[in-house]
Amino acid sequence: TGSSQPQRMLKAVQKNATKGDPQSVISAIDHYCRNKEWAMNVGDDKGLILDSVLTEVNPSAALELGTYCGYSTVRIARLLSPGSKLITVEFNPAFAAVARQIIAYAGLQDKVTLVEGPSGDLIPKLRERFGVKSFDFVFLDHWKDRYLLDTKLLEDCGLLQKGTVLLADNVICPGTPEYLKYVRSSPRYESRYYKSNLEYTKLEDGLEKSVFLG
Ligand SMILES: O=C(NCc1cccc(CNc2ccc3[nH]ncc3c2)c1)c1cc(-c2ccc(F)cc2)cc(O)c1O
Ligand SMILES: [Mg+2]
Repeated sequence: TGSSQPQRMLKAVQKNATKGDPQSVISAIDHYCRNKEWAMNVGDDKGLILDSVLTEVNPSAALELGTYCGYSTVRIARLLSPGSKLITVEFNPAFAAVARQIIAYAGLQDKVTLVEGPSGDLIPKLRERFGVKSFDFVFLDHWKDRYLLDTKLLEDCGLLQKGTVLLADNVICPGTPEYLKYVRSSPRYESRYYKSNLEYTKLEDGLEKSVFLG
């Protein structure tokens, strides 16, 4: 049996990036996925929007749903202030195994806690397990039919506070219609769409930024 695509992505990082240099890890993955094998990383176009929203929020407690190979995990963790933490949730053990190595290669393992399992089971346990009071920032990039369920779960668990920013990937492609309808119609959110491209393509996709109003 040959290698998996995530394993080939890890090899590309180990070959082309500099250990401890997050930007070189990001560039190595983008170069590989644009020129060799497409992969479902948030990518460099949407990544610039992620960077700017993150810099604006400057979260002390961030949550990512859907680690995949850790590309957006590295993008987020590299911009966190000292002492700030990112919890990232991944259901697929093979993805999690590669992500741990990519996050460590970037030298960001002290800022990141990768938790394996389904978001629906883990979200209610985040407070007791990691002492999280609430999140300032949530990046949604897991199964698209879980975005709405998990947003409501985060609300019900009291893990969102006034001003928490939710940033959702793929609201156009593959699309998250129920989630969009909810955050755009609910009086509890102030929502805005950032038009961009599906990673490594010319197709439209975008990020939805929704501020929880409490
Ligand atoms: O589907 C997507 N990503 C989610 C995903 C997908 C597969 C496996 C996992 C396993 N990870 C996982 C699962 C459940 C979980 N629960 N809690 C944590 C957690 C973690 C996650 C996606 C697709 C496309 C895309 C594909 C094809 C195309 F033509 C256009 C666009 C582009 C993207 O940027 C995408 O993000
Ligand atoms: Mg995505």
